[in-house]
Amino acid sequence: MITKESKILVVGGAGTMGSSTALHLARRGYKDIRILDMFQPPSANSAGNDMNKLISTQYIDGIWGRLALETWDAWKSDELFTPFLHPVGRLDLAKKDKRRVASLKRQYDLNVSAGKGDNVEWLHNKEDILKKGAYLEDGEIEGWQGMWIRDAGWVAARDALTAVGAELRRLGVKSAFGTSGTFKSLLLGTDGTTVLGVKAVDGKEWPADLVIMATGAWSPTLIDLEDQCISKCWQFGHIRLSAEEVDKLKGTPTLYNSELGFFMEPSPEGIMKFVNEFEGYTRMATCRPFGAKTDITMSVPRSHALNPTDTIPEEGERAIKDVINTCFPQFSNKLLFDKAICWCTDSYDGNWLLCDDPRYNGLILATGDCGHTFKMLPIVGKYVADLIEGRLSREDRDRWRWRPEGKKAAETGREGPQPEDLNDKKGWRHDDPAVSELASRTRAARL
Ligand SMILES: Cc1cc2nc3c(=O)[nH]c(=O)nc-3n(C[C@H](O)[C@H](O)[C@H](O)COP(=O)(O)OP(=O)(O)OC[C@H]3O[C@@H](n4cnc5c(N)ncnc54)[C@H](O)[C@@H]3O)c2cc1C
Repeated sequence: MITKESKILVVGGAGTMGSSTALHLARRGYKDIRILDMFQPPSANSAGNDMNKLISTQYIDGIWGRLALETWDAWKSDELFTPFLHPVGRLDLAKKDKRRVASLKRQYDLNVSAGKGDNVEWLHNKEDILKKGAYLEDGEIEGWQGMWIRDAGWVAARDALTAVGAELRRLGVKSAFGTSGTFKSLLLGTDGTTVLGVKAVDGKEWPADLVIMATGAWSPTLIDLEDQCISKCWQFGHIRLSAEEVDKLKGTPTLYNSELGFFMEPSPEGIMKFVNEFEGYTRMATCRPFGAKTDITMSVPRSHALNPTDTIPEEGERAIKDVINTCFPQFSNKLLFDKAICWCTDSYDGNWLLCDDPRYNGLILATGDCGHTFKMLPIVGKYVADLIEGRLSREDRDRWRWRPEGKKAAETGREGPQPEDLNDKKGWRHDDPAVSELASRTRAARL
């Protein structure tokens, strides 16, 4: 029985789902919460540690539609989050894929028939698009069409994570970072199923009545999730704009094109991020998560924060440049810098794995995704707190339950082909500097 006095550990508590969970628990009066993470907030390993993330409300059907409306309201009304919301609208456009145009049109029609026609506008052609996004005037967007969404925009992701971290400290949430905060294993009672706490990689033991694992892309490598999630990565890069270019793009709608990629207005300092859209890459390797009896081959994330000299694949760089060249040919000669890889873990059906782990008493999983979760920062922890308090609706409990039986139904929670492996990608250099240095010293010694 978990009470307000119970000792609660949130592993991954400096990331998106973890910090939201700690926030909701602290706000509900839980007194003994500790976040454990490799890095302090905003965790350098978090998929949310990024300049900006998209937020939008056009999906009005299904669970993500419900959550999108709820989180939009939270970003607008919760004082902790309001400074980070930029409600500039969104252009959701399709280039030529008929299926994609049809799916956008379906969403548009659903909005209209649900009486939300004032939130969306159908853009038939380039002329319509330019009325909402004049910044695309030089872009090669002939033949494009799609939808403008009013209640949409972007959130300053890293700043929001930082603010949540500061609020956790203010609310008395304890923490441990670095090797003492890095999960190695669960501590189990003599029955082999009761969770007594967590052991960190430096050997430090953290006792607990309840452990919540919110470790994002690392989750399947830490706890055996029986194949329910697959970790994948995407890449992004930045360009630098002049003060006049920043002025021209200030307050403009975000642009998302599932055949191409997405971007948001630049920061006041002139940094603009571009992401290409595709099915992501895996990185197949062997590891042994807690609970597994043998090593398992699975997609294992590689931290960009810990390996900052890693490059991105050549095809990824080309794809990012394609977004820039298509939408802003005038920026095509700008240097692409701060190119990095970012990891998430997709569940096979795209829904969270937000449940009690049935194999252990006192372990909750808050992970699994399909690329939608940063925008849920203000609300996802509410559902974890509801689960702990037995208040989660039956429908949500069922949707987010432990469900390894369904894993064969689909391989990944996203549309499109299966992901290719990063290991096979040309131009992905990932030399461990220490290893490279040792190798070159050995070579030099031989000469
Ligand atoms: C390129 C890219 C663009 C995206 N764009 C958007 C967008 O526009 N809008 C949107 O809503 N979402 C977007 N997403 C998705 C969003 O970022 C993720 O869904 C979300 O951040 C996942 O949250 P999480 O809590 O599961 O994982 P994370 O936020 O990654 O948190 C996991 C935490 O676990 C910690 N951890 C890992 N291993 C250990 C360990 N052994 N011990 C302790 N702690 C550990 C990490 O340090 C990290 O802090 C994007 C993702 C990517 C990759």
